[in-house]
Amino acid sequence: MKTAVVAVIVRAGKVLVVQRAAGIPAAGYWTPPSGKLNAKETEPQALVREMQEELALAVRPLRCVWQCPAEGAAYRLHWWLAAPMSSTLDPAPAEIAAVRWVRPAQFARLQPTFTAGRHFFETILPGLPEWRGHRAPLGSTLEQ
Ligand SMILES: Nc1nc2c([nH]c(=O)n2[C@@H]2O[C@H](COP(=O)(O)OP(=O)(O)OP(=O)(O)O)[C@@H](O)[C@H]2O)c(=O)[nH]1
Repeated sequence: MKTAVVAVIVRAGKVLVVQRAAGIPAAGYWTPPSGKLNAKETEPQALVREMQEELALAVRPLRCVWQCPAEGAAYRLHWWLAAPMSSTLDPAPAEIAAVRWVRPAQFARLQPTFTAGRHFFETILPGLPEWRGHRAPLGSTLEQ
């Protein structure tokens, strides 16, 4: 089955989410940014490329923290923690309508969202040691 990577990018206790642009599948949905692997590409390579293409954001992939099927099950989603390496974003309008840095409780209020995204913020993220350490700002922890 094909794989798409989802980037969990944390800064100062908040996670970067994007709203998918009009004209692409699942338009309007809020989710951490994602992208499909090209042929022969590794997951970290795809993560770096997609964040550059969609957000002009340099990231350092850290580790895969969760896997789940996409809705419709054509893809498997591999969720990766990634450290932001640049401080600015420049979203590609063809793919991204809006960006926001959110805490889990704020993500829960965004609509529409995918089942996988809600599960990630409610159940997976709070259990990650990197996230539990976020009382010291998580961004700085991840960037060390
Ligand atoms: N980002 C994201 N995508 C999800 C979630 N759940 C889910 O079923 N999907 C689906 O999984 C697929 C993710 O692939 P993708 O992000 O590469 O899709 P895309 O259309 O942007 O493709 P591309 O950027 O590689 O061209 C999409 O079809 C999306 O609808 C989720 O929680 N987050």
